[in-house]
Amino acid sequence: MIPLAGRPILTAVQMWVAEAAHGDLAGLMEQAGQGIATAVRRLATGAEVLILCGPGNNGGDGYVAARRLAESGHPVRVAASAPPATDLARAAADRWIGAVERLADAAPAPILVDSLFGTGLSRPLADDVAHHLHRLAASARLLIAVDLPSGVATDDGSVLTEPPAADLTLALGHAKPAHLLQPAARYSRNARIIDILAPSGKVKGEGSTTFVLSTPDLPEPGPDSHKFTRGMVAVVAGAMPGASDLASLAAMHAGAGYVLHLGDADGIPHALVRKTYSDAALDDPRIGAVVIGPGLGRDDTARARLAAALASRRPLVIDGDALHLFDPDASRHAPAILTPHAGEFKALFGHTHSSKIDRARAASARADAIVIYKGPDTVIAVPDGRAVVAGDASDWLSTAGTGDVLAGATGAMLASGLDPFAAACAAVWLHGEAARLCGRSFIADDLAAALSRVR
Ligand SMILES: NC(=O)C1=CN([C@@H]2O[C@H](COP(=O)(O)OP(=O)(O)OC[C@H]3O[C@@H](n4cnc5c(N)ncnc54)[C@H](O)[C@@H]3O)[C@@H](O)[C@H]2O)[C@H](O)CC1
Ligand SMILES: [K+]
Repeated sequence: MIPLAGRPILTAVQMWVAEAAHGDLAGLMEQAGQGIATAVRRLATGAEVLILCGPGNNGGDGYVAARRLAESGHPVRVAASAPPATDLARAAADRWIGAVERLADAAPAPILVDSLFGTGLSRPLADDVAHHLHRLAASARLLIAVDLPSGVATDDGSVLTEPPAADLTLALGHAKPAHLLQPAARYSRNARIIDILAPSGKVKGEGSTTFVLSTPDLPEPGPDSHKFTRGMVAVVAGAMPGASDLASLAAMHAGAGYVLHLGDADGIPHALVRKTYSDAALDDPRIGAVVIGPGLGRDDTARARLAAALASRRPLVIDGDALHLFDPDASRHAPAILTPHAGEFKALFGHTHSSKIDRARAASARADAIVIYKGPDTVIAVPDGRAVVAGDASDWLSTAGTGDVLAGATGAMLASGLDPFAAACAAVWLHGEAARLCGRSFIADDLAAALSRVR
């Protein structure tokens, strides 16, 4: 079982292409079933397993897993929602020599394996199937979903029928968008990959341009470092100074060598260099990133400061209020990272019915900027089509100021010398890890300070 971090994310069609390229579909199903059986046996510690099999190849995986468990002497029963309907599933079901119970008649077992539907789900579950899935899950000690929890849509993270939340999700071959995108992702807790494609040596990343966020390589100071080699960040303040203060604090705690706060000249902490705002201050060639937007306001002063930041030709992090004043179709002279949450994203780019990954990608191409589309499932997209998805964010990040902290951390990473895409990914990772360190009911100030501990 492999953690998702750093792994490619494939859609249902991309998985289908990868399977076809592999060629030996029955072999893949056998490997999938064997992998499921191994994981289930390890977790079941001898307890009885009930495997729910659907009509497609997800069900086929379940029949193989049942056979493998039985062969190893593990107590296992099978219940089916419908007879097998594909050649592969039929062949797998034929080799299961035990009884097949009707889903409606099945008695609970402590370990429940959901092998009803995977990437082929095309409509909501029938009411009785959903009812019995929930009934059996309610009595189980452990629910393991095969590939995906039955009821979620593979590609866009939508939920067709609410499944019971799995304790472990065994993603076959590769991660799918539904393992990371909300609302689907909340039902596939603890997703792990069973690597059925790579061992053949025939198929590897399948050409995917979408990956799960992984631990970044962060630049470390050396004996020759000084404050400007660590990166200089200018934070432009505005109508609400608290937000830009948070961004400045975050930039410092994320590792910037010098943070210049352009707002009022007085305030703490002492390590923060505060100067009264002037357009000319942005022309300092040592500035590696300008952060603009947190607390900027949306008045004429704010508009003028954004225009000056854009004219400065410094790399930009554009957040908060600045996103409301920003024209995504205007040309720019320097790289920019936009950090919209859902509301800001919609105001800037409108809404289409494609997945959050595809919407972030399209927005990035349109604005010719890196887009960090924030949320419980943050997507980072670059104009060249690559995207990275960060799943599993702490729900406690839903508090005021956490976005300002991300903007500051992004400024620090951008000024540190990382390329802009790596900087955006590093900032999202730092922010997520800081939230994990903070635990529960933290405030944005704690989050900014925790960035130091993550580093
Ligand atoms: N990725 C791989 O390399 C491998 C994946 N495997 C497994 O195969 C499934 C995908 O199989 P598929 O047959 O395409 O789809 P499903 O089993 O998810 O189900 C499709 C099946 O069900 C019908 N259907 C769709 N929605 C509903 C519904 N709401 N109610 C009733 N019936 C429905 C549809 O018409 C089909 O007949 C993948 O997830 C993996 O688990 C391979 O086993 C190994 C290689
Ligand atoms: K399933």
